[in-house]
Amino acid sequence: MDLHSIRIAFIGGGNMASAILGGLLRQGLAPSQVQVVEPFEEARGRLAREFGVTAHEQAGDFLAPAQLVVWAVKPQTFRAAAQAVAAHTHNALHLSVAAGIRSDSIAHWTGSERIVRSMPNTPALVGRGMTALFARAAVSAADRQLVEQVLAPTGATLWVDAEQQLDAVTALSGSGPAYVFYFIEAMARAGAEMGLPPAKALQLAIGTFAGASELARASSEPPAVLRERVTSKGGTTYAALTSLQQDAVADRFVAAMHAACRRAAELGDEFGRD
Ligand SMILES: NC(=O)C1=CN([C@@H]2O[C@H](COP(=O)(O)OP(=O)(O)OC[C@H]3O[C@@H](n4cnc5c(N)ncnc54)[C@H](O)[C@@H]3O)[C@@H](O)[C@H]2O)C=CC1
Ligand SMILES: O=C(O)[C@@H]1CCC=N1
Repeated sequence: MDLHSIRIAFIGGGNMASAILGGLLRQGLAPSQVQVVEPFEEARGRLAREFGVTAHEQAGDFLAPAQLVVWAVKPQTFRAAAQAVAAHTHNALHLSVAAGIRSDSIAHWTGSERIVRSMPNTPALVGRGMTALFARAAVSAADRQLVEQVLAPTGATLWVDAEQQLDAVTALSGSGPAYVFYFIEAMARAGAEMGLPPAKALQLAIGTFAGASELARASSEPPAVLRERVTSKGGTTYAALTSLQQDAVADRFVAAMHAACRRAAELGDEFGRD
């Protein structure tokens, strides 16, 4: 399948759909190659204005030519959306971004085995996302390549071999941007409490995350070594890290991520096939 002639349908036209769709259009895909099903009028208007694509209130036969169907609805609405869409799609490759919803459920609802499940994250909106992918056995090498091509403008992709690993991915990189924002908020709050103008404290917090991430990416050293380099014996960082350790913040953080992973599995049970 060639990206420049492919027909793509998006089921759901919110945040994640917009990140992927925006990237596709930047790669030269024509808006006429894309159809979107999006029940909310306001969202349909935004899709038309921002991307020039046609968004429909409901599924219909306009979906029949789609060779790739991108599922970008909430886990809670996946089943109902799939039941409305399935009769109109034929021989399509299905790509889901929904948290928790297992490929068994998607196969059951769509009647197709060509399913790739993915877990992106919101930095996809600025082309710096991390997306993990899982393919069912019926997905060909060409299908995998197409999915990689579709997601390339949103950032980096990696494949996992076991579908269950996507729950861990969801807890790590899927939800991860929220943890980073949480820390940015805390650092900026502390900066303001210590006397900095709030806007400057925020600028310093964001810049520190961006710089430290870039350093970790560029360095051949593991993060623990980079951390030690910042930490002079008896110095300021030492004082902060000792306080974090006394409060077992790392352990609490790991426990929080386990909660996210458990929730991903629960979503699969709660909103999965029947
Ligand atoms: N926001 C995030 O950080 C991430 C979200 N995800 C997953 O992406 C999926 C979509 O999330 P967002 O884009 O953030 O949500 P969103 O709420 O921005 O978009 C979902 C869209 O689906 C539409 N919709 C509702 N019912 C529908 C139906 N029956 N048929 C078609 N469209 C329908 C809604 O109107 C909405 O515009 C979720 O399953 C979520 O788990 C995955 C990774 C990260
Ligand atoms: O919070 C959620 O359920 C979704 C999945 C990963 C990020 N947001």
